[in-house]
Amino acid sequence: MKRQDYISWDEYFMGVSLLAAKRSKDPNTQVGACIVDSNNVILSTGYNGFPVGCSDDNLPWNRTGEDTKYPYVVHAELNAILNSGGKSLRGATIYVGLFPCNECAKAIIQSGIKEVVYLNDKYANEKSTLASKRILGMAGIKLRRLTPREKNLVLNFENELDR
Ligand SMILES: O=c1[nH]c(=O)n([C@H]2C[C@H](O)[C@@H](COP(=O)(O)O)O2)cc1CO
Ligand SMILES: [Zn+2]
Repeated sequence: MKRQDYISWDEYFMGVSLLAAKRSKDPNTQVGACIVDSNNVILSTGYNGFPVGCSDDNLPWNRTGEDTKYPYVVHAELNAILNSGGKSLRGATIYVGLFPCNECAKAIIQSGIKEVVYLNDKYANEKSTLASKRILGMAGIKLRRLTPREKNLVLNFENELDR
């Protein structure tokens, strides 16, 4: 009989997005994204970080004050779209830890992505999130908040070692 405790597609792709987020250097919010086609093939991934060639050590990670991260950081969703290397994203689904902002929503719509699956909506009351929901709704993009069956998905490297 086949294994019964395998993970669902939703858990797999959101898991990949959460794993990508582990690469983020942002001390406050780590976001990951995973773009998948209608055949459940991963097309691209991304996480929030500074542009290529712009050192994590020479730009600020501050949220407030004179010099903040906000003008410099590339959002996870945009990075995933840009990382897709020219592949068509028409009809694809994007899995993201955090609900996309309005700037990412514009890129999502223009790239032809048709569904956004997310976990966290902690900035639901921000103008950027309200604007995002407005245009995503107008563009007919499906929005789905994932309620995972399992709270934890553990990756155990040690179990894979030959001993
Ligand atoms: O959709 C998003 N995708 C995304 O990658 N981000 C990134 C930008 C910042 O690095 C971080 C948000 O930082 P903070 O929560 O400290 O304001 O998350 C932020 C949003 C906003 O919703
Ligand atoms: Zn964004």
